[in-house]
Amino acid sequence: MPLSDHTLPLLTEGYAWLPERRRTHGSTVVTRLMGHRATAVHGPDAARFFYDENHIRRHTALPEPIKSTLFGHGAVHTLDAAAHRVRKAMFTSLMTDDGIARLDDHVAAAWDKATAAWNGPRPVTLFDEVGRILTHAACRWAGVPLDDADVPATARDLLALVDGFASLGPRHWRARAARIRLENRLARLIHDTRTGAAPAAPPGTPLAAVATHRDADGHPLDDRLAAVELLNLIRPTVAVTWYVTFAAHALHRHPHHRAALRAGDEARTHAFAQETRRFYPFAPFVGGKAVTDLTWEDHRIPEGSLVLLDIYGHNHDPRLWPDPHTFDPGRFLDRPTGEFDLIPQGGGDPRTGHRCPGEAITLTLLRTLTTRLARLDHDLPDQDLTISLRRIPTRPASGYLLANARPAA
Ligand code: HEM
Repeated sequence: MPLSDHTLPLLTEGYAWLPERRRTHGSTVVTRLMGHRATAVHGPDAARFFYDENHIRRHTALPEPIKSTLFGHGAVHTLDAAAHRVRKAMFTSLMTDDGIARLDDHVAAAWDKATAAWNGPRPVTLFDEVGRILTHAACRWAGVPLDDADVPATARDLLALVDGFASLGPRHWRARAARIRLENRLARLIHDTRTGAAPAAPPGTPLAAVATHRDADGHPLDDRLAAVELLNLIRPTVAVTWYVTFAAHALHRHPHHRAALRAGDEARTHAFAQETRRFYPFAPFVGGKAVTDLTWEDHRIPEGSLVLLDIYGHNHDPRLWPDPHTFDPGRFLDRPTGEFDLIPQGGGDPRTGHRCPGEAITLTLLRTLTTRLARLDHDLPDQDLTISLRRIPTRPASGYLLANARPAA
């Protein structure tokens, strides 16, 4: 029987789409997306299978709407083999302890300055505020000049890239327009720093890295591609906004965790950040194409067809995470996490495979801002804190409104 296309159900059912299919089809789901045969695989062994480059490649796997919004055309996400490893090394070279500490200092300073103005009765929307804080800090870290007056519009554009990649309507068109604006601006900056029309990029910054990088063929990235990769450092740093908003939601629902975070208990703060990344939905799955004819759990995967690795389902699998729908940071207190264990940002080795190179940044910023959130008493105005699983990416509907913020007693 021919497979029916499931693009529309995916877009309307969101995070629930794959778990729902797994309930009826079993662990491996064979379907069609955007007119192509797709096999969705699940579990740690499936993750190992998926991240083996002899099985799955990324070239041509990403659909155009995702490249024109979230990642950009020609991005590291779309490369394989030597071309991927050489480009990826540029990203991992920036993830030093010093570099991350510099970003973290910018974030902490921007948070402390912003929160001083949240002490009135007029509600502020945490999601929007954190978006601006991270935009300001990420641009400073990246070596990208940004006037204070330009922060709100730039933050809106950076958040729009993430918000619109998986929708068909206005959110998607906002994301496309935002990408054009951001790429134009950064390509101009890179051109000017290269030609001397603007001050040279400060050494050690992402701007310097993309401007001087040479690909596997020995050529530098052209201005546009350098802008794409610079955005692939700034945009996901700003995307940590989603996790910080989820952390606020978790602290509100489970206030007994507040005391340990306030006290600066490092182990519990780390566990809280890990559980936030496991429990709350962000990337539903990652995808690639079969390099050759493959077999997985008795399912034939034809060469060139799509293979999806279930992320949301993996992070809520009761075999890996007992009582998976309970928010319980304690599960991370005495549990070492392996390469294919907790995979909200992909699995495997980030240096050789496609796993996210930004996990250390994500965890550092999340720990810093979760501690600061716990140290901020505030009132919660009437609002809708529902997190819809139908929306990708999702968040508390009101964006988490707070008022009368004050240092915790
Ligand atoms: C909200 C936090 C973040 C989430 C949820 C997230 C999630 C992901 C996911 C799911 C992937 C794809 C993995 C795969 O294809 O197998 C990825 C890749 C990537 N991420 Fe992140 N990420 C986050 C933060 C960051 C940060 C802070 C940076 C850098 C500053 C970053 C840079 C990248 C890059 C460059 C890739 C492409 C890697 C490759 O294809 O080799 N991400 N991320």
